[in-house]
Amino acid sequence: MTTLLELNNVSKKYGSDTLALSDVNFSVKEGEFVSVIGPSGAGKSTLLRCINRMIDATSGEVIFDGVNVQNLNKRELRKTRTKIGMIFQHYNLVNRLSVIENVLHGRLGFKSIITGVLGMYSEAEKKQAIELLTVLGLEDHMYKRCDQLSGGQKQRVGIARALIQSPKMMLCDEPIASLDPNSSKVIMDHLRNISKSMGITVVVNLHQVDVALSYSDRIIGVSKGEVVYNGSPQQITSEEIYQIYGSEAGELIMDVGGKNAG
Ligand SMILES: Nc1ncnc2c1ncn2[C@@H]1O[C@H](COP(=O)(O)OP(=O)(O)OP(=O)(O)O)[C@@H](O)[C@H]1O
Repeated sequence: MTTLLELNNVSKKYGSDTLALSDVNFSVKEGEFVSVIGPSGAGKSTLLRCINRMIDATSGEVIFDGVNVQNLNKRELRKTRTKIGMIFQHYNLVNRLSVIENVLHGRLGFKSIITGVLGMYSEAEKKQAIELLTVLGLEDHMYKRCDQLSGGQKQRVGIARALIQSPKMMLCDEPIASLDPNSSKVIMDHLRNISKSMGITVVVNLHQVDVALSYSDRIIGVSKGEVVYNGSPQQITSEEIYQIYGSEAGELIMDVGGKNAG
């Protein structure tokens, strides 16, 4: 499989003394499902945001689809970002607009400012929005305002909005942190389907180590801005979970069940 994303010695400093990321190195292959896990403040959000330059890394290289994103000018960055779908913990939808309008917003990166502002979408784009909403089980909610939806439904709108970009990669920042276990499962199953059936690379930040272990091809463990684990979910040991989570690890190791027992 081809490498889609590569981080080389990426560091991020906020101000003069917060080193949020320190010399991060890893790569992700096309179609891979990778979870980034770690305690609060470890640097997971910063890491994800440095990939599409919502935050600029202080040093290092981010190579996505053969391009060093650090070197892109505004126009080139806009083009590269159309290949990267983004999912947020708080969905980032426009609540007063309908579900389908929110999904169509995913096409804005492809349009001129004028056509975008006027909300001019082609019939093909509208058809694709309807198809995606149907795949995500939202066919009965397309014309509702987003503020009438549950959290799990809102997150599915967020996924449809990202998919309509036809992205090569999805970056998901804590996509289930605000959801109950049933809605979380629905979202994680959709993300797995996106990677396995659609061949789209998924990189997801997760708090829930048990969820990360059961859905991912690979786990990247981050602690205090450093990658301390990069490997398969099957091989991670209690000691490694302890190394990632420090004093918060006890409960998590119990959660992973007898996986590492004996
Ligand atoms: N805009 C900012 N300005 C200054 N410091 C920041 C900023 N954003 C994050 N930090 C700091 O950088 C470190 C990493 O934060 P980050 O949000 O990336 O961690 P995280 O692992 O995503 O945590 P959480 O799971 O709580 O969101 C923390 O020490 C945080 O306080």
